Amino acid sequence: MGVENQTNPRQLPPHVFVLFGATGDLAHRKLYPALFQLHRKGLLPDGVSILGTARTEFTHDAFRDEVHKALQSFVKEDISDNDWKGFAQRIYYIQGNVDNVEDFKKINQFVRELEQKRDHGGNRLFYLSMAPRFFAETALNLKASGLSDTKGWRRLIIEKPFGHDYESAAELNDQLGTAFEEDEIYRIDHYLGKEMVQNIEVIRFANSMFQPLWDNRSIQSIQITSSETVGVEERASYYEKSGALRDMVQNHMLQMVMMTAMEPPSRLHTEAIRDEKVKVLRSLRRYDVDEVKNHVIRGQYTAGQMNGKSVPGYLEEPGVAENSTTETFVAARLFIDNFRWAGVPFYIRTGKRMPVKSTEIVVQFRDMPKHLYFNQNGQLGPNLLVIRINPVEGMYMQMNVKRPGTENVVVPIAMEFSQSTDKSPEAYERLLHDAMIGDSTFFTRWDEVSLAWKFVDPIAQAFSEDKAPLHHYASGEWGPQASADLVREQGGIWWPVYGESTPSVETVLRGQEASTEVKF
Ligand SMILES: NC(=O)C1=CN([C@@H]2O[C@H](COP(=O)(O)OP(=O)(O)OC[C@H]3O[C@@H](n4cnc5c(N)ncnc54)[C@H](OP(=O)(O)O)[C@@H]3O)[C@@H](O)[C@H]2O)C=CC1
Ligand SMILES: O=C1O[C@H](COP(=O)(O)O)[C@@H](O)[C@H](O)[C@H]1O
Repeated sequence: MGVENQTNPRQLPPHVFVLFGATGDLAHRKLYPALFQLHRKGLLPDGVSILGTARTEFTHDAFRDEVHKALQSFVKEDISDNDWKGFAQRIYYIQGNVDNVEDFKKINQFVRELEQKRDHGGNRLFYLSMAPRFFAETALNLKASGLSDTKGWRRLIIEKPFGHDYESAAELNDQLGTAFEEDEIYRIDHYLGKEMVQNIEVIRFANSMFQPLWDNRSIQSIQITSSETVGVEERASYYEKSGALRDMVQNHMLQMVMMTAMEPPSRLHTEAIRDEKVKVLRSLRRYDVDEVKNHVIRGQYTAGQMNGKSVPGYLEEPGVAENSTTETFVAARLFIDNFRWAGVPFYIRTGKRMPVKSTEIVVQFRDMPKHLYFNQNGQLGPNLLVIRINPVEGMYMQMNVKRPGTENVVVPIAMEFSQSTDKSPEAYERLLHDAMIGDSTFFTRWDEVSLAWKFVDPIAQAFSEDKAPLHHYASGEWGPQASADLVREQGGIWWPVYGESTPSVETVLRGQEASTEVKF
């Protein structure tokens, strides 16, 4: 907190940041590193204090030591003494149980004392980083104790999952609504904090060449993959109830669909953008329980090999029920029934224990009306626009050109742009920053969440009533065969994602020409 910081015009507004669940995993791995980066970049003025709370007893100093250890484990760069000392001066801890309104009063008293010592502008930002069963109770106790009565602004950041289905989400929303207004509630979807997810809109709306192409006249299909190599790890108690459908599809995958399919907003205004996103969900075709099996594939990983190492199947993981039918993989074919997208399949797939960790969006353009040119296999690959979200950030356009020195042999080349991920702030850093300045563009509005549940609920019902078969796939594979078949029904394939080396497609469409990439 040097003089230099106090004069930084980009500084965030002063406030007390109250973190519920301060001893938890998310706080250690993501939130302290994100807060620290905001501090290190000089974005936090002196009037930002961080107050952690949970049931575990800590003195302020013992808690600061905990945070320091978390930073040492999870911040990529070296932490200088100076940066740490400045950051530590912001940190406090008060023990409390969210069941107990008296503990909230204790926290309120402490916050008031802090506010007397430093100018926090009377602003309070509450972050609920705890199990969802505590969300409603915490919000209600914030109100009952007076902790959420502020002289300045107050905001509530709430972690996922937001409900288990539409009904529970609506109930939670009503409960939160008794203590906070909709514009004070910041529902986190960390995919919206990713650099390249935010870039989708810029790529689409700042490049005139895409504008006339972005519809069913020019686009054949869109594929969105988010694959992970990890299994369920230590999270079975949560994952058994959620599965990949609720864990990834209801939120992150649908958010990427919305960003890809939305109409341009009239202006770059939070609600204008969210309005356009929500319209996509309104046009998203909902499947009846009996239709689900035709468009949605679920899978569960079995034992297999990952990077040459044997790994157990889902049923052997700690905490998983003996005959669990929880899906660890979902692929689906979606349709957005509006003028722009009528007839264009949006394929999504997400799963654990897949060969590589990768998140990508592939826009496949329509075939030429007639083929005049062919590659050496007598084919002509389509043009693709690939937006790479993770682990590399960038995009490439796949085009066809004549192979130099041949008469008319066509080869695919990739015009590629990639950026250093080191320069991109982590999703949580960006989202905390936005919540602090009061920009909720990249947080989810209630109507988005509710429509996403209404789409997911019949699928979840079909799964629980066994109306869609549970396929199995060996760890290290790209999900069950049924996923490939789903895309093949319309003559397609899953395009290979970054890091994948499947000779079949790479050879046909990128092959040796990968070295012909045009950098720009
Ligand atoms: N961890 C992750 O990678 C991710 C987590 N999330 C979401 O973030 C939230 C937090 O997850 P995570 O950090 O993993 O959870 P943890 O179980 O690790 O942490 C839960 C926190 O809540 C506190 N807590 C539990 N019961 C009470 C209580 N009665 N009163 C006060 N504090 C209590 C715990 O501390 P104590 O025991 O000291 O009270 C702990 O600090 C969840 O909503 C999760 O879904 C979302 C994406 C990823
Ligand atoms: O929200 C979640 O996301 C992660 C994947 O996030 P990523 O940023 O690493 O792609 C997933 O592992 C987890 O199960 C889910 O809860």
